[in-house]
Amino acid sequence: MLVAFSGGDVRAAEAPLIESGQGDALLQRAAHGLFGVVLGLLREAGLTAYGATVVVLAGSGNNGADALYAGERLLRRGAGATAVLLSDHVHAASLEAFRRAGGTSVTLADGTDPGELALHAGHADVVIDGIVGTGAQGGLRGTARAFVDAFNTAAGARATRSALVVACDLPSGIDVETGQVDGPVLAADATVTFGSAKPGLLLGAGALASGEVNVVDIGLDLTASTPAVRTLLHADVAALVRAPTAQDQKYSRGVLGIAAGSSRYPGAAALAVGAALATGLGMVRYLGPDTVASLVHQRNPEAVASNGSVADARSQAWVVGPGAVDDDDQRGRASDAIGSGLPVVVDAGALPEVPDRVGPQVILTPHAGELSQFLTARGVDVDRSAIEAEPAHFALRAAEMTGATVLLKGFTTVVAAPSGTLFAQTDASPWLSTAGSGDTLSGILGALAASLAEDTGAARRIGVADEDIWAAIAAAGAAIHGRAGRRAALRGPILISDLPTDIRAVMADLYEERRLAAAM
Ligand SMILES: NC(=O)C1=CN([C@@H]2O[C@H](COP(=O)(O)OP(=O)(O)OC[C@H]3O[C@@H](n4cnc5c(N)ncnc54)[C@H](O)[C@@H]3O)[C@@H](O)[C@H]2O)[C@@H](O)CC1
Ligand SMILES: [K+]
Repeated sequence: MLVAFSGGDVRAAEAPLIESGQGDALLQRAAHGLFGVVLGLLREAGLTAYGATVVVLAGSGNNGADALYAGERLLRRGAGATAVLLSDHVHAASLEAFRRAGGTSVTLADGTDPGELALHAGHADVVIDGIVGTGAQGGLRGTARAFVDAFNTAAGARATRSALVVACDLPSGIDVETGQVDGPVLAADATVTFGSAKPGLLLGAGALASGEVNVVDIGLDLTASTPAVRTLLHADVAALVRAPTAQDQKYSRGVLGIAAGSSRYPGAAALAVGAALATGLGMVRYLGPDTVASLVHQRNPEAVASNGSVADARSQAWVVGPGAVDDDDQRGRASDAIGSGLPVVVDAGALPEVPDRVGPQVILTPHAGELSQFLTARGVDVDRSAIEAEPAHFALRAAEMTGATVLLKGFTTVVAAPSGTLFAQTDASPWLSTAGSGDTLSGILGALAASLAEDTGAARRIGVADEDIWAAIAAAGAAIHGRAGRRAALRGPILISDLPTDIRAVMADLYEERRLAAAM
């Protein structure tokens, strides 16, 4: 699991070490970790340090010092390195070490056109961003801002530029706590972060700007602090999902009830049912209009369908709401399922049925517009764009207000538990933003909830508190959905009705990962 502590907590953990005279040792450990990741990236690009061209961007703080010491190590391995100093007061000892190793430096004075330097940096093999780290205050200013603007213009977008950008601790320009970007940002191919990840690397625009996140252990003790954000990795999702055993039968593997679809939106039901079956469970019981049931059956004859009530359809978990619009029977089923005490995934049309207080086993899956309506109906007047700017804040707010687990959809999906625990998953492909995508996410979440509903060891397997298991399940569902989307996108624009093929492949990968972990 990728665990992020707030910048303040990381700095507090550094403080006693710095006071006891270990400040320089910390910088050296950070620099060494950064150097190691750069070496690996060069190797992946078919290069070696020997002969590589490196540009170090150094601001006035310790972030610049880390980058310069990493540059010193690359110089000693035969790289050619130039430092662009974005302040008159760069950390003296690291700059001295960089120069002694053969590095050259140039100071970008305030008011000088950075265009030529930016062009030079754009042609380097590697650019190390040591402009600002956890000491950043607000959006980039002064020469830092001018340089990043010029670099983005000269080098082009991340996907098209030739230089590899490696962020030291965090990409300069993002807010360390929220990931919000105010002004230019130097988007990285990889970020090497020290002590632990920071929330801004996992949330919103910051997650997009961070590339692959590598955490370097520099010996900080963070055991007294509470993680601010967590991200489930492949191995965590593999440890969580439940594989059938020889003792299982269809009822013990999990039965999921799905009250989705309506005569207006019949397809949503078929998509949710298909995705649930592909995720793997004992049985899906579909409840809804006969015409919709027959569509479900055309695609998935294994689903058991009726137009009866929630009470008569024994299940371990429920999905309610996808495509369930203007249909009083579906509304009633949603309300009954939410009131049943069983885990229930509440999407779209069923969100208005959520009472004031529920338990964490009720998983709400709004997008920003739906969360805005949901919160406004509860007296919190907030529009869609405000939620998009601060998704973690508003997801937590909704979870704390209602007691539900709240999964807020977006490129980064955030999941808030009513306990305050927060997950962020950035597994998705932008190709997934297409009609019907949310219906398949509901199906995946429902299948996980049904198959894990009675698994008392699930929370322990991935190291979360029992009370946060529903949030972890929701985060795992988002991860599976996102990975399936990425896989599907390799074949071109995604047809959501095809997604079950990719969901099954992702589940197969997860079970293989689990088998390998068990064999170790
Ligand atoms: N404290 C330590 O001993 C350690 C620090 N480490 C590194 O040090 C970093 C933190 O160092 P600092 O506290 O010195 O702070 P930073 O290096 O993050 O930056 C602070 C400096 O940047 C300037 N600045 C702040 N906001 C700016 C903005 N918006 N635009 C332009 N310039 C801005 C300020 O003038 C300030 O001097 C971490 O991110 C990490 O890279 C690590 O090496 C681990 C050990
Ligand atoms: K940085």
